[in-house]
Amino acid sequence: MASRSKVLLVGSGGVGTMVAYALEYSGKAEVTSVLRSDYDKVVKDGFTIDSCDYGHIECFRTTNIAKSVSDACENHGPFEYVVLVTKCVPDVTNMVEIIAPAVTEESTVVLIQNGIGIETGFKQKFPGHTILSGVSMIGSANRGAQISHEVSDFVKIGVFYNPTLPKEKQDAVCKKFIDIYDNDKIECTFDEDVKFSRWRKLVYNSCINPVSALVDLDVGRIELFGGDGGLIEQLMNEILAIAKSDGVDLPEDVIEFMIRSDDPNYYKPSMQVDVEKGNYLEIEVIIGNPLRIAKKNGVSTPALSVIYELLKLVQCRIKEQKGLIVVPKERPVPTSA
Ligand SMILES: NC(=O)C1=CN([C@@H]2O[C@H](COP(=O)(O)OP(=O)(O)OC[C@H]3O[C@@H](n4cnc5c(N)ncnc54)[C@H](OP(=O)(O)O)[C@@H]3O)[C@@H](O)[C@H]2O)C=CC1
Ligand SMILES: CC(C)(CO)C(=O)C(=O)O
Repeated sequence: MASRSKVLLVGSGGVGTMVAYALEYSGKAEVTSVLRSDYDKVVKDGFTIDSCDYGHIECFRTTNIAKSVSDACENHGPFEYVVLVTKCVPDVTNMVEIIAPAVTEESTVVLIQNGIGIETGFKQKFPGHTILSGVSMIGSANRGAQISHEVSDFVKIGVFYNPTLPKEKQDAVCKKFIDIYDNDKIECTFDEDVKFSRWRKLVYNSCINPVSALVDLDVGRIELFGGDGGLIEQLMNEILAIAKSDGVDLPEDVIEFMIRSDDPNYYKPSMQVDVEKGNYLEIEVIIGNPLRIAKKNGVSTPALSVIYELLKLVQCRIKEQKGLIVVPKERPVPTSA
């Protein structure tokens, strides 16, 4: 049997744990997971997984578990693939620096995260490396090492092409990763057009995620309570317009596709789960970056701009709760002239 590829996974949440499961399921990878809040629970009992693709699984652990990237490198490296599946929150954490110790000459970096412009810092820090994109339509959440995976794993992996490397070499490492990930229960395919896929995915993430997070309602309730019409469609149309200004022509029917994509679940989008858990929100890569492109290209975004302002306030609330912002005891007020 060929030797297994060594994979480092940073971010074993709803999506990352299912990625790890698929990679180990194939028998073609030896996965080392870096765990933080779930470390003790997983060492003791493993993850419990309820998956629409794989069924009920008790006590799942990857081949190796580490407490930090440096611990992983010391004991289980070097890694062929460094796979990042954390939330992408550049206004709070610099994940480029966190994974850097694991990126050796032979490593490929894989970013399985939502958003636009997520690759910029990685391209700068790792100019000689291949960087892969993963756009996932899975629906999965982690609550204390209990994974509820409700929407089937359908993931597209492609390349954020590096012009200094041969295209064939980048495509080959991408296809090898797909071969390790894909199996009979899920669908993992080659993404010919990463830019298109990322804009297409934002038709959901920039529109439904923020509304569900702001009103704390799942997609089923938003629809039952009449919130699926005007506002969400307006947000989606604004994303279509920004994408078009950036050279990506999305078909109109993507709106209906995204609105119906979680049927028949009362699905909580990942940003609503973040609000529920008091976690930071992926505002900048999901809304901030599209809005900056809109501004540059002169696209009007009245609804998205309001949503962005509201979400930034929610993010500050979370930062205060986590101690990242300290509010002065006495409210600073403008002094009269
Ligand atoms: N959930 C979903 O259904 C979907 C999500 N996505 C995208 O996938 C990405 C991942 O989302 P999701 O799985 O929901 O995220 P989760 O919030 O469920 O999980 C993120 C995980 O990353 C861990 N983490 C964060 N920072 C570090 C670090 N420095 N070292 C080690 N672990 C770390 C967290 O650990 P800790 O508990 O310690 O904070 C947590 O376990 C996001 O970009 C999201 O938008 C895409 C499609 C669907
Ligand atoms: C579109 C969806 C719901 C699942 O792929 C998602 O990306 C999320 O929950 O953030």
